[in-house]
Amino acid sequence: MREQDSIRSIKGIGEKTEKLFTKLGIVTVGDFLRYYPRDYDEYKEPVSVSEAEEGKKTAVLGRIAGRVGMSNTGKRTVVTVSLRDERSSLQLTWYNMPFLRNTLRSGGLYIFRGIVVKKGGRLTMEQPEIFGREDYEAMLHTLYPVYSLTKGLTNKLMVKTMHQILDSREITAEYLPEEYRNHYQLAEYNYALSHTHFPKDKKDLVIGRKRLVFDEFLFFILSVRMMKEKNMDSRNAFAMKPVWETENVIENLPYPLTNAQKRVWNEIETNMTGHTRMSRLVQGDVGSGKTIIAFLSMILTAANGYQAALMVPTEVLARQHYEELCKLLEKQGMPFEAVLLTGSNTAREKRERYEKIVSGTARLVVGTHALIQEKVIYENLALVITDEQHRFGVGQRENLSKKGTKPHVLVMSATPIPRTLAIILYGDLDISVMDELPAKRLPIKNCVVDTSYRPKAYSFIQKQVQEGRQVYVICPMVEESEGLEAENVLDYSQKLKEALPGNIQVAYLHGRMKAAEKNRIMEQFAANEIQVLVSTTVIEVGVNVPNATVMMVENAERFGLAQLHQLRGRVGRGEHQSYCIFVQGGQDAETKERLEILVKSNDGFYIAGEDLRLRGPGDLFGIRQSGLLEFRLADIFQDAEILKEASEAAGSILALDRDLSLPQNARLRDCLQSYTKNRIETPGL
Ligand SMILES: Nc1ncnc2c1ncn2[C@@H]1O[C@H](COP(=O)(O)OP(=O)(O)OP(=O)(O)O)[C@@H](O)[C@H]1O
Repeated sequence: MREQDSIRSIKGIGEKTEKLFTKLGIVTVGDFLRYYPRDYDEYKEPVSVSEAEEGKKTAVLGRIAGRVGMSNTGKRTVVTVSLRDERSSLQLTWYNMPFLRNTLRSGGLYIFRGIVVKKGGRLTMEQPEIFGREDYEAMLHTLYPVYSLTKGLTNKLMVKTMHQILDSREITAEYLPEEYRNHYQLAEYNYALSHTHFPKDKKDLVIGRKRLVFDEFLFFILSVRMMKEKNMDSRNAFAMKPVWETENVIENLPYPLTNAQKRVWNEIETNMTGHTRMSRLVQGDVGSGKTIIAFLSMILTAANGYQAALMVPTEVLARQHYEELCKLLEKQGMPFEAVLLTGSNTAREKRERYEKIVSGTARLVVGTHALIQEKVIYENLALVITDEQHRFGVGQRENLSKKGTKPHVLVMSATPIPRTLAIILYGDLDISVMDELPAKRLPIKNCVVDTSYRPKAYSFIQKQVQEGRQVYVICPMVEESEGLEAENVLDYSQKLKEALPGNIQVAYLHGRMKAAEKNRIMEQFAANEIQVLVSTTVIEVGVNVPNATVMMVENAERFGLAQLHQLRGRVGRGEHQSYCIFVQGGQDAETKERLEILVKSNDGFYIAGEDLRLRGPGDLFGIRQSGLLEFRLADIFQDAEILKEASEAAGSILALDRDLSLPQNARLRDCLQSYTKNRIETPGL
């Protein structure tokens, strides 16, 4: 079995399962191998019945008290037993497993493993796993991988398939020169891969994972630096003059620019009208007002007779920016035409718009990946803006740049990366920082609560909607998934519809919906035809509906703080007081402490740093900060040290061999090429 083989070549994978895997972004054997666990299940020492804590996955050692009960409720058979010790009792329930009645012995001693929840005032476990003492001992302290799933797939199947592949695949030849492996104490690649999926213990996982994280960083940095090398020619091929149009826009905005916006705009204008081509990153916290800076740069370009393109990661965002830009142009009576290019344009629309782009009629182009398709030919593309660049691979960025004679490049990012790391990650770009929020904003009011607060939250939501405002509710999952006790968008929106009065429109949004459907929902939300939007984190990036004032995040513990900060940034964008309700699934005190950081601060850089400090860099089981950049395993905050090492390694590899043409780097060059080519987007959450 080779990496490029289709997953159909794996024994037992038929058409139906193939489709399910495709939903997760897995098409080839190689994709499967790089589908890393989202978490690891640790088999810990069992506790006694009275030590079992609510909200936690626990193994409980106990003797079955009384008889093994079985009943039929509706279509289900329910098997129940009780465990008891001197101080407390625990009820266990299994659905549709009638055979358990004959397997479990009254008075027998077992270990039951599951999540302890309170139901009707009693502590219970539903569908716990059952072990004899010896069997459990064999599992003790091992780590069992847990993969993200989709409906129809089980973790067991993922594990079985992963074992199958690891056992029968062609071994990958090592591509990292040995001296680097020794110097940075990196495991051999194949060892790292299998031990990241199936580690013996935590220490083993740290070793395996380090190598894979190192590789991810190394490839990324190498591709960035080699691209920079290729683009060495930094002459400004599109010298521009400052224009009155941008001055006019600034004067007529309904608000004054912040000092940070003024400074950054000045840096951009000086750069674009100067002698050197612009390659710049604008880093600004959520809501700091990056969009208007992007628009000003586009207008400067258009007024100088050139074309500008703005590429964003989602269709929803593309449409939003396009509409905002058109409004601005119209209000100022500017004669420049803008077009929108997205995947869901009809063939006719595409043809017409391509025509406008090639003829130069359209000077402003906004869109998604559709912007870089081969058929799009620009007349004189002088500026390329990628919004939230972390969603794009370097390769894609390069593709877009190729569409013009070395256009100016502007990258917008709301990711709070410390400067030292930003320099490594965006080595090919100058950095402008927008470290100020518009002055008139009312600070968002935040709270961290547990699920018992929901009824209060719902009536608060109802009140806000009655006052004319709108609400986001975020759930971590799209649909119900085996073994995951987390809220999902589909069921939750149903639940909310029932809890809120019928005149409040509730809808849902997630990354697996068709683009046209997503657009429709977002447009209705922007027009306040929908008041409550239940969504996954697809809403995280850039969405701007200033009338939305409540952000409620379910299972907040499942998100990184930086990501929660991004989500919070979706509210507090207008004149109204905004609120953020972080709902914690369990009652874990440590989690609460971590979430409380968000209540204390509204500064993205501070939050990311504190999160790291609290979790400690050794915490491999924590949540990734967010899907920052396009790394699968690596987390730039948690793995900052490895990032620095990879940067140093990339520096010394390129110092000796700047285009990787030496024989000892041949494997590395091949791998790098396929890395840049095959980069797939993280499948929609
Ligand atoms: N100087 C300003 N004063 C007041 N409001 C502003 C200012 N600049 C921008 N805004 C408004 O603030 C809101 C957020 O701006 P924008 O969408 O550009 O944020 P952003 O930096 O792109 O944030 P995000 O990364 O969260 O998308 C918009 O409604 C915008 O009109």
